[in-house]
Amino acid sequence: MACDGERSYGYDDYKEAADWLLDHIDQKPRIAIICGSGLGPLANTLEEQTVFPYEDIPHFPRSTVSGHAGRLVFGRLSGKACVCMQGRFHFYEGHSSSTVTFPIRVFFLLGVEILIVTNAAGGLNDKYNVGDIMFIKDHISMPGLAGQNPLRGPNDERFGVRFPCVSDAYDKDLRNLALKCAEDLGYLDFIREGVYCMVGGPSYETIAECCMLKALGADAVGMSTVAEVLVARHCGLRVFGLSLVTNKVVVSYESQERANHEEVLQTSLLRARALQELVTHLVGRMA
Ligand SMILES: O=P(O)(O)O[C@@H]1C[C@H](O)[C@@H](CO)O1
Ligand code: HPA
Repeated sequence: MACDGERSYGYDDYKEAADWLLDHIDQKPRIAIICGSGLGPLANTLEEQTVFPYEDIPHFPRSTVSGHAGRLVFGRLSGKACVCMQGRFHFYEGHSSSTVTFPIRVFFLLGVEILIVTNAAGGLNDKYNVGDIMFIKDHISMPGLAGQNPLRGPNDERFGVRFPCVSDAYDKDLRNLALKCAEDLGYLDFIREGVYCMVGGPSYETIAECCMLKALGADAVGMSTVAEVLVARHCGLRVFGLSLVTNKVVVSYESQERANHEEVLQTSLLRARALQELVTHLVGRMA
């Protein structure tokens, strides 16, 4: 697929995609779930499914990464109308941040109010273990700090204000509810709360970069999520985010460990069940 690094969208594109979907679904979702690498099986558990390959939806981008299917799945999770993205778009694929976040504005126009976003991430925090689930309490955006903010460019007031505040990007009430769910499920041993750092990828970080990210206060590092969260907050969606720690980053020149995508996918599969249970409970307990 050609690199679309410059691609941007206008209101009519989002609206056409949303209207097309509204014509094809029975019930509007209130909750959208973005399934990170290997976490796609969650979408398969939805009841009363209606599935749309991305290529069937007007203006929808295409997914190019292994472990990401490329379908929107509408249906019921714990009785609630949801839409799942089975496969997301990453900046490192060559997509513009406008493409990466295209689905979020479509969800907003569908009437979605809550975004649940998941990802695979490398653990920076010394106390984290592979397989831990980190509830995201805040983020650091390396691309954003360097000027690659998805809200850069003309602001469309129909979505939100020019200068959105993001000190409350990750909803505290949703996080507390998720903690209760984790407690009920007996998961507290592997639940963490921390700061996600987004890097551009696709190369994994050097040892010096990992040491720098740790020093900056990041607990986990990945290549997604932040752009989607910023665009979601801009248009007023409440956000709950979690990272599955799929590997420990390398911070020593003596280490023989090497980050690789196969390990990321394998660990995702190991924890897929627990993640599904957690998100299913969380959705069930949302008001
Ligand atoms: O969509 P996510 O963020 O889960 O994708 C994973 C994590 C990194 O972004 C990338 C490389 O492992 O795949
Ligand atoms: O170590 C990592 N670095 C960046 N992204 C990642 N996604 C999973 N693991 C990693």
